[in-house]
Amino acid sequence: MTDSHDTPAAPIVFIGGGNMARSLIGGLVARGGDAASVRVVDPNADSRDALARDFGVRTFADAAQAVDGAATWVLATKPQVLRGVCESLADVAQATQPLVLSIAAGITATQLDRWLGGGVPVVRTMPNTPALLGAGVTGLFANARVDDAGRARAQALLESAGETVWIDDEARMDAVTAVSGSGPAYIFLLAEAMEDAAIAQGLPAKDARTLVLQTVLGAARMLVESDEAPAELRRRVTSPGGTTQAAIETFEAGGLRALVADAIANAARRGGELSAAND
Ligand SMILES: NC(=O)C1=CN([C@@H]2O[C@H](COP(=O)(O)OP(=O)(O)OC[C@H]3O[C@@H](n4cnc5c(N)ncnc54)[C@H](O)[C@@H]3O)[C@@H](O)[C@H]2O)C=CC1
Ligand SMILES: O=C(O)[C@@H]1CCC=N1
Repeated sequence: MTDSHDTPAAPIVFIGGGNMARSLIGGLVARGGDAASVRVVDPNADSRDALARDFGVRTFADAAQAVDGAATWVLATKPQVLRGVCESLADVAQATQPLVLSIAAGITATQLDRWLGGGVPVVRTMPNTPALLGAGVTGLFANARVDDAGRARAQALLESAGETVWIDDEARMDAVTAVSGSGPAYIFLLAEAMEDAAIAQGLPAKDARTLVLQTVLGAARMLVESDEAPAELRRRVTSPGGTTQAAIETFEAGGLRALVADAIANAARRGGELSAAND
C-alpha cells in the first residue's frame, strides 16, 4: 500500500502481533507502506520488540491506547481470545466506528459485529503467510455496513500481501481458510515428505533440500506463469511407462485425491467449530 507524499497515512492498528500479523506487516512495509502509521498491540514484550526492530512499527501493550485515533483495526489474535478482545474495545468501536478487519479463522462477521456492540463495518479476511513476500492470497467478505470506501481500504491493505478474492457468501470463508489460509502448510508437508524420501534414497541432506526446494519453486512458477492447467503440466512430465508414471500411479492407488479432499473438508469443518466454540 503506498501513501500520499505529504500527509501521514491514517493509522492502522494490528491487535495481535503474532505469525500472521508479522507476515502482513512485513509485506506492507516491504511494498512501500508507511511503517510509522502501523501500530501493533501485543501482550508479549518479545513480540513487540521484534516487530518494532524488524519493521519500525509502533508497538503497544495497551489496546485502548493503540486504537486511539485509528480508523482501521486488524484483529489478528487467535480465535480463542477474540471475543474478549472485541468486548473490551466495544465502547471505543461504538464511539469511533472504525473499519474492522479480522484475519481469524472461523469467527464470523456477525459474531465480531455483535461482540463490538453492533452496527460496525466488518471485513472478515483470510490471508496466508506468503504475504510476507507479497506472494499471498486473501479472501475477503464484507458485512452490509461496509461501504465502497471501506472495501477499497480493505482491498488496498490486503493487496500489499498479494492477490485478493472477494467472497459474496460468508459461508464459503471456511472453505477459503481450508484451501489457501492453511494451504501453505500442505505444500510444506509435501516438501518435508519429499526431502525425507530423497534422504531415504541415499541423497545427502543438503542436496535433498536443494533438489526439493528448487522443484517446488520451479513447479509453482510454471503453475503461475504458464497458461496451462495443472493437469496438463503434469501430463508433460509423465512419459508413458516412465518414472513419473510409476510415482503417480502410487499416489493414485494410495488415494491422494480423496485424502486431499478429506483434509480440506476437515479444515473447513474446523472453521465452523472454532466459531461455535468461541461464541
Ligand atoms: N498463521 C497463519 O498462517 C494464519 C493465521 N490466521 C489467523 O491469524 C490469527 C493469528 O494467528 P497466528 O498469527 O498464527 O497466531 P500467533 O499465536 O502467532 O499470534 C497471536 C498473537 O496474539 C497475541 N495476543 C494474545 N492475546 C492478545 C490480546 N488480548 N491482545 C492482543 N494480542 C494478543 C499473542 O501474544 C500472539 O503474539 C488467528 O486468528 C488465525 O486464525 C489467518 C491466516 C493464516
Ligand atoms: O491453522 C489455523 O487455524 C490458521 C488459519 C489458517 C492458517 N492458520
